[in-house]
Amino acid sequence: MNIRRISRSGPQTHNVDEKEFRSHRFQTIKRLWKELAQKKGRLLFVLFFVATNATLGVLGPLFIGKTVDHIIYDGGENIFLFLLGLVCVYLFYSITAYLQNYWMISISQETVYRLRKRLFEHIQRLPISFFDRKQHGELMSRFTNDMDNVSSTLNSSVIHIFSSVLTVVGTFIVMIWLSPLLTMITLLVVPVMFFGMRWITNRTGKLFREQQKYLGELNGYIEETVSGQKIVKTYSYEQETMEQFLEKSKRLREAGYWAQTYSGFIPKLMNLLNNASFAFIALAGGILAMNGHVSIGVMISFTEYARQFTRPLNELANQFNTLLSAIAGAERVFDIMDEEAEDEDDREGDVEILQGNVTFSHVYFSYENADSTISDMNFHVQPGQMVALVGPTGAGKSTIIHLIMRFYDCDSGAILVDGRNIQQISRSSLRKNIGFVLQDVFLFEGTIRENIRYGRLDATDEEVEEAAKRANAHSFIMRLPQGYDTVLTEDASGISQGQKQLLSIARAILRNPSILILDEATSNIDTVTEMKIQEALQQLMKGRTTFCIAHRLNTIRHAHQIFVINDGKLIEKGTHDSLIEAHGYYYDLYNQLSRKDVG
Ligand SMILES: Nc1ncnc2c1ncn2[C@@H]1O[C@H](COP(=O)(O)OP(=O)(O)OP(=O)(O)O)[C@@H](O)[C@H]1O
Repeated sequence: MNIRRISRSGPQTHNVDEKEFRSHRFQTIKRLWKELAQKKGRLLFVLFFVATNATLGVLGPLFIGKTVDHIIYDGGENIFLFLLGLVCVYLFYSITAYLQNYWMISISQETVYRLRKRLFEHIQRLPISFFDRKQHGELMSRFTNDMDNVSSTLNSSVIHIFSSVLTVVGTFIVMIWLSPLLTMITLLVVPVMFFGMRWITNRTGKLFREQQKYLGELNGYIEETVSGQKIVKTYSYEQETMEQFLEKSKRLREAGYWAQTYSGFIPKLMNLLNNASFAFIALAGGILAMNGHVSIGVMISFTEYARQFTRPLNELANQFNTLLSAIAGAERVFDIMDEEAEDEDDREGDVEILQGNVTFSHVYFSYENADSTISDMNFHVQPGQMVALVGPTGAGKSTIIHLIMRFYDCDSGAILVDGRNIQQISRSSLRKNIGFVLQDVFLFEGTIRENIRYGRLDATDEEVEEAAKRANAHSFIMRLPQGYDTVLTEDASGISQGQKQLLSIARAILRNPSILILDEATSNIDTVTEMKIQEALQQLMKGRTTFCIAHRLNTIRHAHQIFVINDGKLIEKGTHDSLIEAHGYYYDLYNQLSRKDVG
């Protein structure tokens, strides 16, 4: 998108967008306010200090003027009392300024803490389809940059805004009371200020949003590149990656450039208007004082008030910018919070231990914005049976697994486990009964022990070790310098692919599920480790209903049932012998695999 074009086209050309955008912005402010207002007591405290502080700020110049008049017109007899009054006003002014900040920081930090917690909780409840659509780094950016923006703004802007509004109102009242004529002169700059500000903020609001968006995209790209570094290097795509990075980075630079350029006008404009107003007041006040229309003290108070009147407006303008960028951040945070979460698990749908009877009855399913992926699928698997899912790539094998796990719910038909529709079983208790051994093993940053224990968090150290022994992982773990306490990095670069598989088997053994999902590794693993894996898997599969996305002839041949999937349909099912006899799709597939194996 061309930033120059956006920034130069006025609001007139985007009337509908602009209206929608403003109402959205207003909703966001309301929501943020609601969040803050959850700490009503403390917020009232802050407002009290802000009001006191603003009042003292208005009283200060009045006192200065009165002191000057007292010296000039009354001979300055009680000057000590006047000075004491002035000291008290400015002392309490400083104390209240400190207290308002102190309380506000505690409210804002708590609010951001709560928002972060809610966002994280919400993300955990979002369906897998949401993550299909979102880049991970971009999501991360909402947690970090956007939240930070909200946090720093709540810390400072809320107070500034309240205090500025109160100061402007208070100063205006006192000014009118002192001299309506000088007040009019002070107000001369306000329309210029107002229209100047409007012109600028109309542009900056949109640009700040763009800036946050591009920052999110850039973060997403960096995250992707860092985690996919091996692929980038393997294909020597460093140059292309750099070019794409630069393209995204340039977009961000341009949005940042225009956002900062426009917002940078604000303090300059305000300074200019401040000085102009100061000069007007000095000139007009001096003339009025010389002609006896106002006292010298009033004139002095006014020069201070002129600054005091435009300064909060100035601050409001500055805060407005920060506020716009925080609103842009908050909007992006709220956007995620508004994403529809998976419906809350109904505790009545909790099941204890399932037998592992799995039935698909006329199941249809398609991914969002995609054609039908699974159509009219019917099968039944007895507890303890091993099913091999075979078929070409993209046939729908993984999708069947996703449906059993309730990562996605089917569009029509029913999936039954132990005779119960899985949509009536709570996701958490269903998943507790399912174990996963995928070829792409995911290990967390932590010790080997913690990684195995991820299968069942309350397992004792002995149980963890027992599971590792049964998974043939114990001996290699013991050869590591720190044994079970060896810390793995997130990509577990310190151990081999086969060893990762063994750890994942140990994890599944610990979980002790009644249904097991295996995604057989296609990558080459050395023969010894391969044998260990096969042995461990045999152990693991015993007595469990197993769905295996199978690539090895040996696994396929020994399956109780083979499901041949093609184009989302179950085209053949049976035992190896019966399917070979049928001379159908499986027969050809098997022959192809055998040739490959021999080759
Ligand atoms: N999250 C998704 N969103 C949209 N379409 C998807 C998604 N995941 C898979 N698909 C599509 O659904 C179809 C079935 O995919 P699936 O991953 O189930 O195939 P598969 O048989 O497991 O393939 P493979 O053996 O290559 O893993 C494919 O056409 C795929 O492009």
